[in-house]
Amino acid sequence: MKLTRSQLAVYVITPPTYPTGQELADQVEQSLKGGATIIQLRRKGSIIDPKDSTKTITITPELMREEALLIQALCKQYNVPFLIDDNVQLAADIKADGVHIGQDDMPIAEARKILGDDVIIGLTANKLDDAIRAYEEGADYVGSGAVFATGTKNDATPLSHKAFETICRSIPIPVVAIGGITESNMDQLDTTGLAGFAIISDIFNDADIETKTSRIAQKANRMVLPHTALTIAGSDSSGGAGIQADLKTMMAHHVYGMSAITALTAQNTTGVTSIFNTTPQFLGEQLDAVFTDIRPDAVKIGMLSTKELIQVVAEKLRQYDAKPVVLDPVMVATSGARLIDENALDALVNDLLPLATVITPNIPEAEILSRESIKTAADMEHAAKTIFDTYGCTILLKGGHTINDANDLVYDANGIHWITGQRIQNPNTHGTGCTLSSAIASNLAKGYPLLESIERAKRYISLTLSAMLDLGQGSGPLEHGVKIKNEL
Ligand SMILES: Cc1ncc(COP(=O)(O)OP(=O)(O)O)c(N)n1
Ligand SMILES: Cc1ncsc1CCOP(=O)(O)O
Ligand SMILES: [Mg+2]
Repeated sequence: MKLTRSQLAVYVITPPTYPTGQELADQVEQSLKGGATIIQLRRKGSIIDPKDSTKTITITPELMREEALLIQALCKQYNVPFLIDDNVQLAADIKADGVHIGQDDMPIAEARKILGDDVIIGLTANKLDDAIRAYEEGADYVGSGAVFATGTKNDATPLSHKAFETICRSIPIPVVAIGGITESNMDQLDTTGLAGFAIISDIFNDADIETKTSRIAQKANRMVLPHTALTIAGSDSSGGAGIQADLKTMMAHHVYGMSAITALTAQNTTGVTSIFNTTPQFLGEQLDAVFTDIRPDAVKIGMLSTKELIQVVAEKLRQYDAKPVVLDPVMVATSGARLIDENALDALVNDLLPLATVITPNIPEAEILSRESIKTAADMEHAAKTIFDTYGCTILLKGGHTINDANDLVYDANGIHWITGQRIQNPNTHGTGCTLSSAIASNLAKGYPLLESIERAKRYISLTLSAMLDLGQGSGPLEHGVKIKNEL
């Protein structure tokens, strides 16, 4: 299971004071009913015997395993990830969704070797250097604290509000706050950029765990950062493509959209009459303004018609380590007209493609990138493989009318996946490519895996086409607002 940012919002960790697996499971289930979004089983050698607080019960490996299996089953029932603190081997043995490890526990690389790529690994990091290393070494999230005084972990390092915020703002993986968090102090962490609240005592000391969790969940879900996406593209004065389509699409996905405009176009549903490129410097300034304030969870790139504009985008994406990146390599218009010159193509291929998570060429664009002619579905598969082998990014090769109707091809490290679509008889398709790529970016921003992001984006396109909006005298725009009315 791969982690999505929103799954960290209400991070419930088991308390050290209950006698049997059954009672623990009851308590955990109440927190799940209240809205816990992730559960961690944390055991420290012994627990206080609730019947006699001067005594302790030793946590044997058998007892730990028994409890883990019980809570794992519950988490499955509620479709919530189940993590184990410290004990990587137990997590591997029972196939838990993940582990949380501390700086003095097992190194991430060793844990990854035991657990594999699909298992969530969280790491405690209270120093910026440690947090950056956690990200570089492949942690899926970081836990930082104690952000407030806590009696639950005596050796917890106190972490100032400023230091916590700096960690949140400096790494692209989510950061969870821990330590002394209560329903009444959690507001103080608002705007730090945190992804979630990890809580033990404020939840489990309450007589009504379910209601307590639900009040905390309400606050947490409001406070954790909304998902954000950035489009780097050209403006379409008619509103159906480019920046305008991208922002509408992001909004329809409940993703906060931002833009860096590469060009102004005078166009409508019948064609483009004029293009006015922004300067590379101004494009760079827009990107600085965005990245130094609201970090996008995903980036979509559209029209970039000069080598200099492409280079500045590549430089800024590298500078800010922006990812994931959906690149719509706008090179050939629907009419067949080539939109970028040889110099720009070189820059696109050499500077930008290596930074892309996924590219979304149409068939003429894939022909240029692969230097192969594409006439059949088999040609599509071959060209996609060539592009993947050459540039290393996932390819979504859009089928087009002549070859495969509404079926698109994804080629990634696992090879070929055909994504079948339903052909919708609607001649109004202006902005479909822009809309598809920004829908993929929106889904990625929300944390969906790439293939699922593509599938969801295709379903969104089908809905926008099915709405049969009919505006303008040419190929009209899509009904971007449908997603608001129809859940995918
Ligand atoms: C979400 C989360 N963050 C931090 C911790 C602390 O882990 P660690 O530093 O390994 O300390 P122990 O929990 O093992 O005492 C955590 N468990 N969860
Ligand atoms: C495990 C851990 N790591 C840092 S503080 C802490 C304890 C959190 O418990 P509480 O929510 O009761 O303060
Ligand atoms: Mg630990």
